[in-house]
Amino acid sequence: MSRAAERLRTVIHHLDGATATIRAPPTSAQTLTYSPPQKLRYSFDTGTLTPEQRLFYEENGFLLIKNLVSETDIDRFRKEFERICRQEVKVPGLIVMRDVAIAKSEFVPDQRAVSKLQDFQEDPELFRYCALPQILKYVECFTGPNIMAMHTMLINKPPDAGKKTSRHPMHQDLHYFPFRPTDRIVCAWTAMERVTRQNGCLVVLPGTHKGALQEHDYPDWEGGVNKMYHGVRDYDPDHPRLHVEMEKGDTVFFHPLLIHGSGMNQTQGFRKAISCHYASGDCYYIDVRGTTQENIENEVKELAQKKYRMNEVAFKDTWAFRGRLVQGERTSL
Ligand SMILES: CCCCCCCCCCCCCCCCC(=O)SCCNC(=O)CCNC(=O)[C@H](O)C(C)(C)COP(=O)(O)OP(=O)(O)OC[C@H]1O[C@@H](n2cnc3c(N)ncnc32)[C@H](O)[C@@H]1OP(=O)(O)O
Ligand SMILES: Nc1ncnc2c1ncn2[C@@H]1O[C@H](COP(=O)(O)OP(=O)(O)OP(=O)(O)O)[C@@H](O)[C@H]1O
Ligand SMILES: O=C(O)CCC(=O)C(=O)O
Ligand SMILES: [Fe+2]
Ligand SMILES: [Mg+2]
Repeated sequence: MSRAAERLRTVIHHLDGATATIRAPPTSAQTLTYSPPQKLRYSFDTGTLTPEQRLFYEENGFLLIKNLVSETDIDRFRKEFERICRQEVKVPGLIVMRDVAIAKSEFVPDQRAVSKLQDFQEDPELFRYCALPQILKYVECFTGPNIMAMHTMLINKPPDAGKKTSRHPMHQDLHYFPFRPTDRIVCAWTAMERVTRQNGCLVVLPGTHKGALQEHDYPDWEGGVNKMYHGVRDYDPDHPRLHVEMEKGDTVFFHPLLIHGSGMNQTQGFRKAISCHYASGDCYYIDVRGTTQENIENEVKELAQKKYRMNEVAFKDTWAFRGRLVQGERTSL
């Protein structure tokens, strides 16, 4: 056990459950290593996370759990994805995105190449992912017991078509969310196969979850950018970057302010991952007018108008009708 974790274990006896306040261990006058009272603000002690894991998330804003989803389940998700691609099933509300390089190309290599499915909450087979007990057990550490699945995705990152459009710019997922509090939101992202730097694994800037929500916009990329792929305008290019390489079934949980993205897929395979954004059912909606989120609000409302013919729909309602309860009570969202 690391020294920091040992210290945490010592002080965890002083943990005030309701506010998750950790008091520093009693210090004698001689000791020079006095540290002020600490708060673990990002997670709850449900008995699932070890002190090391709680500290890791606190410091870094993400937590990788190896081998959390079985091969059998992942193979079933893959089969369902392929059935959807072949249009053997029609899923209400599903958003199918093709890579912009393919969508705008005159020489369409594969008409059907799907790079992302979103909003699969009405597909019982894919939605099983969001309710897997071993996932929810971890999600609860961040959201608390009332859990809403707010956003679902299956990402099929295509081999780059040569314009680097398979990249996902560095961003904070909170940019898309008109609900709070921030710390009661978490993303689960499961690798459906080995993901590496080569095929465009997640890239994270550890610790950035402690900062504020940044202004996001389309990056100035020569080869084009996919619809709604906003990026953080000026993040510190010297901030340490981490490529999160994962095996099939490994799952990373991350905070919605963590700056992350993914690189080009330089292989010939389609790199697959499945993910869900969860929030506490006790979260509340906010009005993003006059904030940096106004640009995405406008794009989403425009899409809702086209897709659902919902005129003058409120941004928060586009979230309220897609969110699904997966544990506990829907008290607010
Ligand atoms: C109730 C409404 C709900 C809406 C919710 C929207 C999602 C909210 C995001 C939440 C994310 C939370 C977590 C963070 C995640 C970060 C992200 O992933 S951001 C989201 C990724 N982006 C999207 O999902 C975009 C949403 N999708 C679309 O808007 C459409 O699928 C579409 C990309 C516009 C394609 O629509 P479709 O009708 O299928 O396309 P076409 O008819 O073929 O083309 C129409 C038009 O659009 C151009 N186009 C096609 N694909 C793309 C693309 N990938 N990027 C840019 N442009 C594209 C195409 O060329 C056509 O253009 P033209 O000029 O009219 O010819
Ligand atoms: N219509 C589709 N649109 C997007 N992706 C698809 C579609 N159909 C299949 N896929 C996925 O895209 C990838 C490439 O499709 P393809 O059918 O060549 O793969 P495969 O034969 O299953 O895999 P491999 O060629 O690696 O053995 C596969 O991983 C598959 O899951
Ligand atoms: O799978 C990826 O490439 C990252 C996707 C992502 O960060 C997102 O969609 O919010
Ligand atoms: Fe993201
Ligand atoms: Mg093949």
